[in-house]
Amino acid sequence: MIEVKNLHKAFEGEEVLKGIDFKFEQGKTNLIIGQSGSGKSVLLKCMLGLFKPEQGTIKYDEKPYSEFTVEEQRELRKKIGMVFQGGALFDSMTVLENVMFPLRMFTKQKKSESLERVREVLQRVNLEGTENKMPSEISGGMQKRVSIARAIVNRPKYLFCDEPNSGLDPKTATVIDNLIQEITHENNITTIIITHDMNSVLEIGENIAFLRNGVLKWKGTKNEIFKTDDETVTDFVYSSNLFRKVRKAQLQGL
Ligand SMILES: Nc1ncnc2c1ncn2[C@@H]1O[C@H](COP(=O)(O)OP(=O)(O)OP(=O)(O)O)[C@@H](O)[C@H]1O
Repeated sequence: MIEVKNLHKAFEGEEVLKGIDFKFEQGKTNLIIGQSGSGKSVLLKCMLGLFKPEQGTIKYDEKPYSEFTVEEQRELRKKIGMVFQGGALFDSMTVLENVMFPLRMFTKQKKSESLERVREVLQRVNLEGTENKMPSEISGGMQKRVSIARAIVNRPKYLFCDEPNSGLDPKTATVIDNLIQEITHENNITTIIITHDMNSVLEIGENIAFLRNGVLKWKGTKNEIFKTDDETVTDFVYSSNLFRKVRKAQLQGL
């Protein structure tokens, strides 16, 4: 679990996080949603240790980050898997080399052991047989799956995903969502996903933080978000035609 309490972050005197309180639960898909500029990425970067908040605490499994020694910070970094927006694969490396990368960086395990683990995770994301392909030779959805394999190869406790669906067609996006959710449950990972995609909210929104102008305006589950009357939330949720229709049908008791 990652717990943030009263988190404040400012840039040049301008506050972009204004006292966020939230528990990102273990074994669940925790979604951060909200309009552009609401502070989602800044919150994620604070949790990644890339930004230092001015006020507040971030606890990783009960332990405040401010109490971590430099060595413990390094250890924490090894426990975090990251799925970047766009995949961020190394173009000049094969699929196998991409997935192997964190093991080479963070572990001293033998090459044979690493290879076995890489094959295991590639199988988990249904990419057997692609080991020697270059990223440019596989589809966008497959690239995202390589990116997920790379993020989980070192058995992370925490998985951070920055818009893992961006650039994918709706069907492939759902496959990626479900894969992330299954992996979260199987391995009891604390998974945090930034998304703009309401389909993702509907599909895997087990624990949702809705940000607006740096404030946590609402929290709850995918079932609750479609019942709330909070106008700032409904404005966001029902900004797409599809979801406006869902809302209308709900109100009519259909
Ligand atoms: N390094 C930085 N220096 C100064 N201001 C920043 C920095 N990073 C973010 N900001 C500001 O913080 C605010 C929140 O930005 P953030 O990137 O967290 O929004 P977001 O909700 O992730 O938006 P999007 O959905 O467009 O990615 C914005 O006003 C942004 O300009």
